[in-house]
Amino acid sequence: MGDADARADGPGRTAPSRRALLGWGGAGLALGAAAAGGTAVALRGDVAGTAGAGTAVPFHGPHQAGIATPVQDRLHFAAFDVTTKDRAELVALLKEWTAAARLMTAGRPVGEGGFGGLPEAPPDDTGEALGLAASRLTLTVGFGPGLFAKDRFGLAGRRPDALVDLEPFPGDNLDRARSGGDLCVQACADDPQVAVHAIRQLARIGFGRTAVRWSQLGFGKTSSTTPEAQTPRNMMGFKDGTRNIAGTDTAALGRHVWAAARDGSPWMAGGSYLVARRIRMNIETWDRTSLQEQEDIFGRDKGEGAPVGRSNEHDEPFLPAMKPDAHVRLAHPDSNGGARLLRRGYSFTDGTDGLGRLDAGLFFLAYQRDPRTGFIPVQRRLARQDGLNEYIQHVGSAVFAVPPGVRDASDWWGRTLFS
Ligand SMILES: C=CC1=C(C)c2cc3[nH]c(cc4nc(cc5[nH]c(cc1n2)c(C)c5CCC(=O)O)C(CCC(=O)O)=C4C)c(C)c3C=C
Ligand SMILES: [Fe+2]
Repeated sequence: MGDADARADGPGRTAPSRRALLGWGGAGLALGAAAAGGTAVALRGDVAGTAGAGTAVPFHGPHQAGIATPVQDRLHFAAFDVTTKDRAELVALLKEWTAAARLMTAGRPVGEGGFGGLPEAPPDDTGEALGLAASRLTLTVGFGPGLFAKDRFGLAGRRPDALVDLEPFPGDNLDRARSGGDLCVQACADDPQVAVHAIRQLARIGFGRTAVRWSQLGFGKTSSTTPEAQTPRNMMGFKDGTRNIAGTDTAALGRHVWAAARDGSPWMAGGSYLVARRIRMNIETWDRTSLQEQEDIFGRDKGEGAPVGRSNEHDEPFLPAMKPDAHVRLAHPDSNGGARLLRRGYSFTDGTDGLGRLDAGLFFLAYQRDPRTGFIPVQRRLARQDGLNEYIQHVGSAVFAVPPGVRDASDWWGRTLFS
C-alpha cells in the first residue's frame, strides 16, 4: 500500500481507507488526466443522473491554480497546524490531499463517494456537494514558516529567505487565533458550498495529523485577474482591483509573482508567496463619511473608479493630483520602487462584534515573488501614512510559501520540497 492509501484515524495511527481497500485510485488518475487536458465539463455525483454540470479549472500545470486563474465568487480559506511530528506522515497527508483535490476540482466526490459503499464505515465523502457542478473550484496549498522550524521535519535548511516572518506594522491589532499556520489551503469556487465542502474533506482527511487553526469565508471578490471583466466593488463601495496584475500578463507574472530557481530556493520555482491579512473595516464610521472624503481617501471617484483628475477607470493615475495620504498614491508602484502585487482578496461579514457593529471587512490575499520586495514595503508605507487607516484595522496575518503546481497524475503538492 502506498502513502496515498493510508489514512490516519487517530493520533499517530493510520488505517487503510475504504478507497484503498476497494482500489478506486485508478479512477482518480483518469480524472486528473481529463482535467489536465483543458477546460472540462465536470460532473459531481456518484451515479448517473445525480450529477450537475459546470466548468472545471485544470488542476495540473506548472503553477497552482487559484493564483493567476480567473477569480471565482466565493472563498473558504483555512490555515492548519501540523500535529504529527512524523515527516513520513506529513508527506502521506500531502499525497492524500493532492489526490482528493484532483478529484474535487474535477467535480468529483472524494474517494468512493458519499454513499453506496460499505454500510459499516462512514462514507469517504461527506456528501454536501453531490450533484453540484465543479463551480471552477481551485485548491491552492501553502507552507507556513513553522513547517521549516529546526528539529521538526528536517526542512530548516530548505526555508526560503523570502518566507520571512512579517514584522509588526504600526496600527496592527493582530489576533493570534486568526494568524499564522503551518499549512494553508485556499479554496475558491463560484458556489460557496463547493468551497466549504472542499476544505471540510481536506480537514477530515488530515484528522490526527493536522488541525484547523483558523479559517475565513469570503464573498464578493475584491480583486480580479481579468481586467476586461467588470471590476468588483469592496465593502466600502469602491471598485477594487482596477490596477491588479492580469492573469494573462505573463511578463508581469514572471517578474512580480512567480518565484524562480535563481531566487535561491530551486524547489519554489514556479511557486509564489502569499500574504493573508484579515482587515476589519469600521464600516459604520465610513458610512457617515462624506463622498468627497471617501474619494480623497482612495484617490479615485466612487462611480467610475477613475483616478483623480481623469475620466475613466483605466486611465493612468496622476499621483501628484491626489492627496498625499491617498491610498492609491501610496500603494502605487511608483511610490514603492516598482513593487507590484497580485491581489486576490474577498469581502467578509462575520456577524457582529457585540457592540452593535458588523464584523466586516476585506480578507486581503496577495501573491508575489518575494514579500520583502512586495507586500512589506507597500504595507510599511500604508501603515504609516494611509488616510484609510482611520477606517480599517489589521486583525489577522499569515504568510505562506506556495509551491509550484502539480505536474501530472503522479505528482503531489510539496514533492519538490520533500524529495
Ligand atoms: C499592502 C498592500 C495593500 C493593502 C493592505 C491594501 C488594503 C486595502 N485596499 C483597499 C482598496 C483599494 N486598494 C486599491 C488599490 C491598491 N491597493 C494596493 C495595496 C494594498 N491595499 C495596491 C498595490 C493598489 C494598486 C495601486 C495602483 O497600482 O494604482 C484601490 C483602487 C483600485 C485598484 O487599483 O485596485 C482600492 C479601492 C482597501 C479597502 C483595503 C483595506 C481594507
Ligand atoms: Fe488597496
